[in-house]
Amino acid sequence: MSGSSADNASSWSRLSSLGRKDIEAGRKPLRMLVTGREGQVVSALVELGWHQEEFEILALGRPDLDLADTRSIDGAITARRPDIIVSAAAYTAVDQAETDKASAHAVNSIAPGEIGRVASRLGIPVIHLSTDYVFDGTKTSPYEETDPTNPLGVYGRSKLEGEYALAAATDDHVILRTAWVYSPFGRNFLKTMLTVAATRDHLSVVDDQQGNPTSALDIADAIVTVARNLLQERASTLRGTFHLAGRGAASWADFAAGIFETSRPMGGPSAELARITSADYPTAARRPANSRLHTAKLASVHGVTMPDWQSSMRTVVSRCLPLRDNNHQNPSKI
Ligand SMILES: NC(=O)C1=CN([C@@H]2O[C@H](COP(=O)(O)OP(=O)(O)OC[C@H]3O[C@@H](n4cnc5c(N)ncnc54)[C@H](OP(=O)(O)O)[C@@H]3O)[C@@H](O)[C@H]2O)C=CC1
Ligand SMILES: Cc1cn([C@H]2C[C@H](O)[C@@H](COP(=O)(O)OP(=O)(O)O[C@H]3O[C@@H](C)C(=O)[C@@H](O)[C@H]3O)O2)c(=O)[nH]c1=O
Ligand SMILES: [Mg+2]
Repeated sequence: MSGSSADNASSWSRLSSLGRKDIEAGRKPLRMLVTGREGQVVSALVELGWHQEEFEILALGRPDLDLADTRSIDGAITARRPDIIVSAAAYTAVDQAETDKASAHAVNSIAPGEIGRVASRLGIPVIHLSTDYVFDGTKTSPYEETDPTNPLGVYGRSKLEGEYALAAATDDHVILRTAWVYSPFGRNFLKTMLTVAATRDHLSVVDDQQGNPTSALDIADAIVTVARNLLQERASTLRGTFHLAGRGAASWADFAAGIFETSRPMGGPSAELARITSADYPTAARRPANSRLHTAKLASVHGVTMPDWQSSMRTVVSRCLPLRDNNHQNPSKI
């Protein structure tokens, strides 16, 4: 697909045939511009766009919109003038960010400020995705929105700076801090577990980091609800920072165990799990021991409640099976 294909108006209608019907009936769907092309959250929103008529989704990524290039951000948004922007793209390689600070900073810290400036000039609300990794993990209960931040690594720090930059540029924003995102799309822990288990009988996974596995499919539903609220009401109480995460906590080892328990009876890959400590699994970036998020504010203000992580995980595992050819090396095991 040529990069300029997203540059014409047909990109909007191609993503939502139902939206076209609305246009013909004189009811125009609301136009949601989402940053990124192949990412998990953007893909989930594009898929959702196929099944509802309220929003028409435009996924806009490189080269049409390059977050590392502030001029391209201004040009891309100004040319399309959407009703709402979802800032879903980011530099998400947590370990790589430790040695690629400049890229993480450009994409995660600078770009959200530029998106906010352009959106403010055009009067467009922004929903921005951020992360549980803004916290250091020393709290022993779930983190609330007002808790002090203290990122342990470059990725978390760069995302926190992005929150500040967006908030400084526009009041008309919602920052959704989410966590441990998985989906049938892109790269994520769930797909890694299935892929590795297709070729290995034993797997070691850390058991001393607690968080909330969150399905990008559920995030997309939540974003649509928040977008609807922002476009209906200007109230400042609807704006600000909110935590959005799957219900229930898990360690990465618990998450892996759940994935294998679901996959095995479906005839999918599974492996024997060794529960290890972070010290036994050295990584470039430190990760919080506890990054569970308290989500009551989003429920009370926006009416968003999330399913428990186990039920959403089962949906995603079943969608990932059988593994695609390029996802496994040993087809006889699945
Ligand atoms: N993944 C996770 O576990 C978590 C993610 N988050 C946050 O949620 C949001 C969505 O994450 P997720 O969907 O998982 O992300 P992914 O890693 O799946 O996708 C990242 C997206 O960012 C795009 N992107 C990266 N660099 C640029 C750039 N320079 N210009 C334009 N687009 C770029 C990628 O583009 P392309 O499509 O071209 O590859 C891709 O679409 C992010 O803000 C992330 O920080 C928060 C908590 C957990
Ligand atoms: C693949 C693998 C990972 N691990 C550990 C490493 C790490 O501590 C943990 C998770 O590893 P991952 O690299 O998949 O996940 P990680 O990159 O830490 O995921 C994070 O991504 C960013 C974008 C976020 O915003 C966070 O919310 C979080 O989802 O599991 C094992 O113990 N065994 C394994 O086989
Ligand atoms: Mg990772």
